[in-house]
Amino acid sequence: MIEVKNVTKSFDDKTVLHDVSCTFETGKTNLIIGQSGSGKTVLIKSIVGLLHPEKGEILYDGRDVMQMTHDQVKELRKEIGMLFQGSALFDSETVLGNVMFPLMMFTDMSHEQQLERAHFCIDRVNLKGADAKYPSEISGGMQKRVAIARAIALNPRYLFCDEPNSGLDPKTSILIDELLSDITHEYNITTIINTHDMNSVLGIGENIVFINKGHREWVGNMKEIYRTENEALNDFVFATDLFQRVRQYVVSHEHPSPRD
Ligand SMILES: Nc1ncnc2c1ncn2[C@@H]1O[C@H](COP(=O)(O)OP(=O)(O)OP(=O)(O)O)[C@@H](O)[C@H]1O
Repeated sequence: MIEVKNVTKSFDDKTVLHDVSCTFETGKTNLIIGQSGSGKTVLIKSIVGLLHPEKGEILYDGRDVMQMTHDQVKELRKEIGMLFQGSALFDSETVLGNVMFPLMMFTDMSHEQQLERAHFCIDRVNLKGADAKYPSEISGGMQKRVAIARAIALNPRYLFCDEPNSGLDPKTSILIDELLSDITHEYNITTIINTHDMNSVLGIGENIVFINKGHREWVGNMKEIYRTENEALNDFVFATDLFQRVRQYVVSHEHPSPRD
């Protein structure tokens, strides 16, 4: 579990995160959503220790990253998998080479053990047989799978994903979402996904944190979001006619929630 408590971050005299508190749960797909410029990236960078908020606590299963030394943050990073926008694969390395990279860099496993682990991860993302291919020879969706295999190679406790669906068609996006969700549950990872993709919000959002103008305005799950009365969240998620209709349909076919 990652707990963010009363985090405030400013650049010069501009406050970008205002006293933000939220919890990202273990074994769940945690989503951060919000408009461009709302502070999502600053929040994620603060959580991974790349930015230093002036106030607050960020606890990784009780360990406060804001109190850690540089070396302690480096150690913590070994427990973190990262999935970058655009996959960020090494073009000159094969699929196998890309997945082997963190194992060679950060473990003292033998070459055979590294190969075994890399093959396991490649199989897990359903890319068996693609080991020898180069990124330029495979589709965007496959590249994303390679990036996921690489991100889980070190068996992370925490997984950060920045816009995992950017540049993918809707069908491939759903497959990537399902894969991230399955992996999260299977390995009990605290997964945090920064996304603009409304299909992801409504499809895999087990714990959704809505950031608006640097404030944490709403927290809930993909079922609760249909009934939100938060105006800014409503405008953001159900901005299109299509999503408005989906919402009307779901709400009118749903049993009243116990809160009503
Ligand atoms: N290093 C920095 N120095 C000054 N201002 C910054 C810096 N990093 C971010 N900001 C400002 O903080 C605000 C929030 O930016 P952030 O990148 O977190 O938004 P975001 O919600 O991730 O947007 P997007 O969805 O477009 O990626 C913006 O106004 C941005 O200009």
